Amino acid sequence: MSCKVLEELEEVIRRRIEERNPESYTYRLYSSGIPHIARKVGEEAVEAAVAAIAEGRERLAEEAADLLYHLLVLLNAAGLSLRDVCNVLEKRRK
Ligand SMILES: N=c1c2ncn([C@@H]3O[C@H](COP(=O)(O)OP(=O)(O)OP(=O)(O)O)[C@@H](O)[C@H]3O)c2ncn1[C@@H]1O[C@H](COP(=O)(O)O)[C@@H](O)[C@H]1O
Repeated sequence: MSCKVLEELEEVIRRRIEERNPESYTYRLYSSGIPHIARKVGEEAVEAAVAAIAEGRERLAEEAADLLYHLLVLLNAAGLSLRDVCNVLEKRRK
């Protein structure tokens, strides 16, 4: 499985965190710690679920993008990468 834009986004996230630029939302989110980032992921997941039920496909795509971005920041903060997730998915493949 490969998704170029996700891999590129993961790289941008990694760079923003390395740069420690306080103007970067990514760096500020990362600095807030895993419990806060995890809460944001939960909120974005709920927003995506609500969009799926009541707001239409376009809103769902936007909320899913927010969710994926926040999930990538959470993975980074936890010392994991998209590759680790892909490895799990590959092992599960039937
Ligand atoms: N893909 C995203 C992305 N998706 C969502 N968001 C931000 O996530 C936030 C979510 O909005 P919310 O209303 O839930 O939260 P908020 O009130 O703004 O912020 P909180 O204080 O609640 O955390 C918004 O500020 C969005 O701008 C993102 N911010 C950054 N990126 C990517 O990350 C890259 C680096 O961004 P910077 O770190 O800002 O340079 C960018 O080039 C983009 O590619």
